[in-house]
Amino acid sequence: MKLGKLIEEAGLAIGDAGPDIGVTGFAIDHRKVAPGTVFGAFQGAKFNAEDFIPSAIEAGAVAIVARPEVKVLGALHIASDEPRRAFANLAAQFFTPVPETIVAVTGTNGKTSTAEMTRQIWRMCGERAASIGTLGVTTPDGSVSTGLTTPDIVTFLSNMSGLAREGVTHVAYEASSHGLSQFRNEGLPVTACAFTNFSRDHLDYHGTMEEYFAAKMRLFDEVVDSGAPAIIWAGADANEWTDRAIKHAARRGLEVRTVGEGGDFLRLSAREATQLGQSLTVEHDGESRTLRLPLIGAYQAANALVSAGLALATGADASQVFDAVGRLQPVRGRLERAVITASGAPVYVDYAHTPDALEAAIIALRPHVNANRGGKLIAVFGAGGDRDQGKRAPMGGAASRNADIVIVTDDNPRGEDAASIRKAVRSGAGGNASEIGGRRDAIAAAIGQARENDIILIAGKGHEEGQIIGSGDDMRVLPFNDVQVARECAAETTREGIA
Ligand SMILES: CC(=O)N[C@H]1[C@@H](OP(=O)(O)OP(=O)(O)OC[C@H]2O[C@@H](n3ccc(=O)[nH]c3=O)[C@H](O)[C@@H]2O)O[C@H](CO)[C@@H](O)[C@@H]1O[C@H](C)C(=O)N[C@@H](C)C(=O)N[C@H](CCC(=O)O)C(=O)O
Ligand SMILES: Nc1ncnc2c1ncn2[C@@H]1O[C@H](COP(=O)(O)OP(=O)(O)OP(=O)(O)O)[C@@H](O)[C@H]1O
Ligand SMILES: N[C@H](CCC[C@H](N)C(=O)O)C(=O)O
Ligand SMILES: [Mg+2]
Repeated sequence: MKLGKLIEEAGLAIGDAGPDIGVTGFAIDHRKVAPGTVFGAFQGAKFNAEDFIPSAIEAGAVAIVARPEVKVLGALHIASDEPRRAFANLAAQFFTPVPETIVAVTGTNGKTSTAEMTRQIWRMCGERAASIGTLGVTTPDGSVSTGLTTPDIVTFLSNMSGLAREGVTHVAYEASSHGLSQFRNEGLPVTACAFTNFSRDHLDYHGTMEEYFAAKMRLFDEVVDSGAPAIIWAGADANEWTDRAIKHAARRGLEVRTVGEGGDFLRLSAREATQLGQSLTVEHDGESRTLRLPLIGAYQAANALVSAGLALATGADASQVFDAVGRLQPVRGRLERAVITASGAPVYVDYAHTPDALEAAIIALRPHVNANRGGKLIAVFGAGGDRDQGKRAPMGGAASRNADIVIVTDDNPRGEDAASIRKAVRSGAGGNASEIGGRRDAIAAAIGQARENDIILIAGKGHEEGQIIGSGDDMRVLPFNDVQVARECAAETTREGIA
């Protein structure tokens, strides 16, 4: 493919575009440059890739996308004040074709679940669908992990065109605030988008709630096609950020469709817990329907309905969509029942790692605790290191207020001292909280003390397969999966009981 044509198609004005230069690929890491590559040289949090431009050119880079003031000798300099954006738009012209229906989901909690449920609904409607997010890339044939929620822009775009080549026509992807602010998912036609909710997270990176919100709003302002439908959760838990998101989307001229108890597109008029899930009464297009969702918890109902909204907004048939909601499969690590202890207490694993999510997860389980018979809700969780420190005490508070027994333990300590993280979490917790450092020991203690009518919630790591300890060259990832550990601890408790 010729560079001149890519530059023209991307609408970049750069004078002499070197029309005859052949392009073989794109890279943002100089170690991945091969002859014919376009290299994006960005200033990052840890490295300034502008330092690697000479090495990239030596390795065969034919063009460098970088700030105007950067010196580029021996390759074409595609200068831009926003090199990440320019690079994304250029690369998007190279990685074609792409699936015809692409939707993006943002929000603080519920992105992975919503992207994954949208994929499931499309699939049950007969489409070849995939999702991209924290769980990796999930296709009709299986799932592959990418390591990050929103992969880097080159991986993202090449995955998209790879999926299209495999015949995938529908993709739902998760737009994290990091991904949005670093232009990691740009340049593609996005036919609809969704906003789940907004609350505290990632202030280590964004600094303030306003900045964090502004990063999310790039989805509405720049990523989604103009005039596209925006599905916004307007449920009982909606807050002032929901109103701001609705106004923001409307200002951009998007077709705002709200979903939830206060929704106009899909109105949730009743929700009742059933033995295996919940029954939802939903008004849509003048019709009232009762759906049986085979998943528990208000938050899962919210994600299922936002997903149904996305499927409807992209042309799926209403009866097929509502039928599919009744057949949704659980999302890995989201209120996943790992095991039932020997004493009869179910153990749930959930990815809650913000104060709001922790509260939502505990509230989801509360109706299933047999309080009449003295049942208690035992929550085991911690907070990740090298992430927003200000969310730790509020997480302790949310757990203490909503659970009966709280055991504060380690999550992924990363480069921080695990005991200090636990201390910060405990500073917000009340008298029902205690502390057990090792995550396996904490899980074992919860399982050991649980009685017949109790429920255990292990929160924070969900589907994760490892525990990250240390950072930089000292970083180690120890194999650790909450579901598996819970099963092992339950089996050990049973054996001890028999012995
Ligand atoms: C803070 C953050 O988001 N960092 C990500 C970002 O880093 P950065 O742009 O600051 O990059 P950097 O490491 O300083 O390097 C700058 C540039 O030099 C290049 N480089 C670097 C070294 C070298 O030898 N050669 C070279 O060319 C890099 O490719 C990069 O383009 O871009 C890198 C390349 O894509 C990512 O690996 C890195 O993710 C780090 C590891 C990370 O932990 N990110 C987390 C916080 C994250 O993004 N999480 C969200 C989830 C949030 C949620 O779900 O709510 C996500 O979307 O996954
Ligand atoms: N709609 C929701 N409202 C409140 N809490 C939710 C909602 N959906 C999910 N959660 C909570 O957040 C956790 C993570 O859910 P999910 O992985 O779908 O969110 P995410 O936005 O993708 O998270 P991340 O930011 O880590 O990528 C769940 O395990 C649950 O505890
Ligand atoms: N996407 C989130 C995941 C947090 C999961 C939790 N286990 C932790 O390590 O903090 C983040 O990178 O902040
Ligand atoms: Mg996610």
